[in-house]
This record gives sequence, structure tokens and C-alpha cells, in this order.
Amino acid sequence: MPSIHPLIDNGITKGDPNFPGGTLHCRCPSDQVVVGLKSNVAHNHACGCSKCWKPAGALFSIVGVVPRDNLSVQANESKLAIVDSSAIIQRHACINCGVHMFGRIEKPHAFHGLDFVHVELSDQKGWQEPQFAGFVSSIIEQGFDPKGMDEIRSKFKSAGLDTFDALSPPLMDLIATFTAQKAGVKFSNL
Ligand SMILES: N[C@@H](CCC(=O)N[C@@H](CSCO)C(=O)NCC(=O)O)C(=O)O
Ligand SMILES: [Zn+2]
Ligand SMILES: [Zn+2]
Repeated sequence: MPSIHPLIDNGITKGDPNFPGGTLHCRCPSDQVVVGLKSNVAHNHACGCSKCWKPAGALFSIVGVVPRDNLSVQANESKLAIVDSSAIIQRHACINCGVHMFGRIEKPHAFHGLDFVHVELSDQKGWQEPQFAGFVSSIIEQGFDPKGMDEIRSKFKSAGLDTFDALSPPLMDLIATFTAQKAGVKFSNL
């Protein structure tokens, strides 16, 4: 069975709801890029998309969000470069080790103001545990045999995570709300 992600393969460890945040480090042997987070993450999830950073051998990324004002680069910022400037999420990666330190949205978007981060880059314990799996079918686009998808979804289910082929319902509702408001739609409960 391929690895979903080390934080999920052997069972999920619950986070600490009062965890105050901590630091993320890139994987360079020296002169690491260090990012400080002044809060825990929210909406932490497994992401099967092709763009989010994942460790070698894992099929999924684990990625959560923090308010952008709670994030600061504390060391070796000069080693960061944007992976794909045409993407909605501008992922700032270490040019030496390739790890994505944070992803930021600069355009008008439902998630503007939130930065995307990977808590496995931290040595501290207590970060919010993964809440769901998103973009699950996207692993097929990267070469995963579709015949194996039942097994992948069952594995998430055994770990207690719901699976979606986009994001979770609350996040999809945020995106739809943003789209409706941009179009001037008035809400009414019919
Ligand atoms: N099938 C595509 C999906 C990519 C995608 O839309 N990814 C989402 C989720 S990333 C974290 O949850 C997204 O919002 N992407 C915006 C961006 O990456 O800039 C694929 O696999 O590439
Ligand atoms: Zn690095
Ligand atoms: Zn993703």
C-alpha cells in the first residue's frame, strides 16, 4: 500500500486546541529558512493536488492555513522563491531543498488573508490534526492508478477523515459565498 502521508499512515495524533503556534524550518542541512507562526493552523487537511508540497514517497500533502498577519519569515528569507507565479496560491519555496515554506494569495479570492503552511516542518507538537482529505481524485492526474482509489478512500475513512474531490463543505461554502457576493447576488432562504 503506498504512503498517504506519514502523519496519516500510522494513525492521526490529535492536536492541542490551545496550541499557540511555533516555527517551521526548511530541510536544508544548514542556513535553514525559518518561518514563525503566531497561531495554530485551521482547516488542516490532506491535499491530493499537484501543486501542494508533499514529502518524498507520499501521495498527499498536509496543508493548513493561518492568518497572514500571524506569519513572519525569521531567517534566510533570501533563499525563498515563488514556485509558480501564475497560480492562485503563491508558494514560497526554499531554492535549495525545495520545501514550500508558505503559500500566499495576493489576488481577490475567498481565502485572501490566509497563508497555506505545512506543520510537519515544525519540531513542536500540538498543531491541529488533519480534518479531512481534499482533491483526492487529483492524485490520478499525477499517475496514480484509478483502480486503487477505493483503497485510498477507505484508508482515509479508517483514519476518521472524510474525503472530497475539492475542499470540505465549509470551505466550498466560503468560495461560493465570495463568488455570489462578487456578482452582487442577494441571499434569501427560499
Ligand atoms: N486537479 C488540480 C487541482 C488543483 C487545485 O485546485 N488545488 C486547490 C487546493 S490547494 C490546497 O488546498 C487550489 O486551491 N489550488 C490553487 C493553487 O494551487 O494555486 C491539480 O491537482 O493541480
Ligand atoms: Zn531549504
Ligand atoms: Zn493542494
